[in-house]
Amino acid sequence: MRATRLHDCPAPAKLNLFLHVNGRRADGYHLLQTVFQMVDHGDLLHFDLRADERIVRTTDVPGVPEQGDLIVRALLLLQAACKRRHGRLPPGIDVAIDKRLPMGGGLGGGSSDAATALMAANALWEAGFSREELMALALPLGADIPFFIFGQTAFAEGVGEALQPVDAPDCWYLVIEPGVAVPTAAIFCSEHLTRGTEPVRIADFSRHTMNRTDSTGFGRNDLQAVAVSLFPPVAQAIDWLSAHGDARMTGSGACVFCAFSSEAEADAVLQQVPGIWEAWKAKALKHHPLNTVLQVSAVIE
Ligand SMILES: C[C@@](CO)(OP(=O)(O)O)[C@H](O)COP(=O)(O)OP(=O)(O)OC[C@H]1O[C@@H](n2ccc(N)nc2=O)[C@H](O)[C@@H]1O
Ligand SMILES: Nc1ncnc2c1ncn2[C@@H]1O[C@H](COP(=O)(O)OP(=O)(O)O)[C@@H](O)[C@H]1O
Repeated sequence: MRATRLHDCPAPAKLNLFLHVNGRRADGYHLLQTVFQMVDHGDLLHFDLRADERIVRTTDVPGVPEQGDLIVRALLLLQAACKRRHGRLPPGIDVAIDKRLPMGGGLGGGSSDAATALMAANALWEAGFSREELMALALPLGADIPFFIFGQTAFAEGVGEALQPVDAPDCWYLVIEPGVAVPTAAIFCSEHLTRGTEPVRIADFSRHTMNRTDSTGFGRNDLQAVAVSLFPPVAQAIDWLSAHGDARMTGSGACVFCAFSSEAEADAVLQQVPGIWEAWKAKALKHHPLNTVLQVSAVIE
């Protein structure tokens, strides 16, 4: 019997352990090097097959119209690709979202939601697309989506689509949400952005972190200086967290994080975070929790 629902599907957050801007492509997009690290905190998505062919978001997401939602756009793309491959449109899907990640936080929430939707629908529809095919399908929607489908800690180049697996310490992170949404475009178009960082090699990162119990200290986030100058709450969160370790911004911001060797150390700092900010701790995830959905067909209910 075919599965008709997949509930409680995690869409984990990512942190950019470092993020270097090495140049700019002819189309204006920036060439990056980064390490993407998933953590065990994120959104939760629920999928139910429909009797018709519509893709319907059943939860309101303030500020994100249904047709602009990356989940809906990703599912429509996969539905059309199924039609091209199998000659018929698969059934529609109702999607409900427990949104926990802030938008414009640099945690890749929308991208992770889209990746989870693609992996879940591929299983529900028994569509048979490979991991590589789903990654290629998703890239035009957002540069971070292929990473979540790749499904493991990764060294990324290009605009984030050239991915290699990499080991990073099995540590804990404290994340502060400064309460402001940073639009990625505003950071990349700044005339003050550092765009010429020398490329590093994956071996440089591995050598740096090899004997460490946390991921602290490699490289920097080239987007941070611009974000700090444009968004004072980001600067305030970094200043506060810097007293407790190597505080950094993730992605284009606004969230900032610090790595700790143990849960107890992360807890000790978490308890001191000023009440003006949302903050949480999370453990590094070596693999995406839905990885197995791409390896076996959907759970039959
Ligand atoms: C910076 C990163 C790092 O992980 O993540 P977030 O902070 O968004 O999580 C990503 O590269 C975000 O990639 P992506 O999710 O595709 O960015 P979008 O929001 O679509 O980009 C908005 C705009 O930023 C500029 N942009 C984006 C990515 C890039 N490599 N170069 C750019 O110049 C482009 O002008 C683009 O139109
Ligand atoms: N399902 C979704 N969840 C969050 N944001 C979404 C979603 N779909 C589209 N978006 C849009 O993508 C933008 C970036 O969101 P998000 O990926 O969460 O942040 P970031 O790219 O900073 O990590 C949001 O401001 C929103 O307009």
